[in-house]
Amino acid sequence: MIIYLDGNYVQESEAKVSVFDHGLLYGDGVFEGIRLYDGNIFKCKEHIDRLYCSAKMLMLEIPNTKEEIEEIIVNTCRKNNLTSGYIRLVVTRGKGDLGIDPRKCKKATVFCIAATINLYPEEMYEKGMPIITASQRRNKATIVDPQVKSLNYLNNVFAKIEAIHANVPEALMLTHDGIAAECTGDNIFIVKDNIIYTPPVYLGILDGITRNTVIDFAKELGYEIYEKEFTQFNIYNADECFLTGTAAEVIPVCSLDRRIIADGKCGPITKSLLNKFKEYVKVDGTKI
Ligand SMILES: Cc1ncc(COP(=O)(O)O)c(CNc2cccc(C(=O)O)c2)c1O
Repeated sequence: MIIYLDGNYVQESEAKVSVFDHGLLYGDGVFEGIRLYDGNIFKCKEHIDRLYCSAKMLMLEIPNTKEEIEEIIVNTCRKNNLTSGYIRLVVTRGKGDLGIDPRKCKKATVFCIAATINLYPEEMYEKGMPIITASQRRNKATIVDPQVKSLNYLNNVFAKIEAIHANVPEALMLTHDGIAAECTGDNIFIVKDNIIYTPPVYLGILDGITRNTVIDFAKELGYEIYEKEFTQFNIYNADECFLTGTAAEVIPVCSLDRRIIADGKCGPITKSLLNKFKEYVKVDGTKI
């Protein structure tokens, strides 16, 4: 596998970062996860924009223009002869000393991985995914804002460990006030009486690119959709529930905390949004 690392394309075995890199030592960095569909880097510009927004919060200067980053992504895919898969783009604070002071890191580390992706089983898109509510609450916006796609994913990892212990693929995290926020790697939507709801970003969630794409699709399909707070009660009693994310795409949820949602199958609105999403992913993006 060919990796882009700090201006060079190197073999995976040569792709090494310093043990003094603050991305490793302190999680001081940002990243993006991007999908490649049949030669189309889906929403590439939107992912790059979000990377820069995340970096701005960290006051982390990315040593490339957005255009250069796009070229790096394209070239990394080409050099790996990849037409479909998953791209991981990472920018860390860079090599420093053992102190936390970001000023000691003179230049950010930038690397890009283009690889195949492990997907959820196809049957899960029909039968739905069982999830649980994690005891781990989502970070408040005042405590490492979840809008920053940072290398600080322990909040998500703790919730993922709870999902593993419960033998389910995903876990929902609530806000400190007990309002539904998002899952460890996906945004959440519910449908009730043909109206779609999804938590507002200000609650403290990642401003998901798939989320925003699906919101646009819902409007185009003529559905009523609101960014509105809801609780576990609303999810348990929803007509449909689904998750959105780069890896998950649009995936139905069949149960939360062992409460079967409606008939426990993929609902018609979820299905229509998934079908539209599948058509669209090869269209909108950057062609390699
Ligand atoms: C906390 C969180 N919330 C929502 C999403 C969905 O956002 P996008 O629609 O922009 O992807 C994410 C992103 N989640 C994500 C991204 C890439 C890979 C994987 C994986 O599970 O391997 C997960 C995420 O990490």
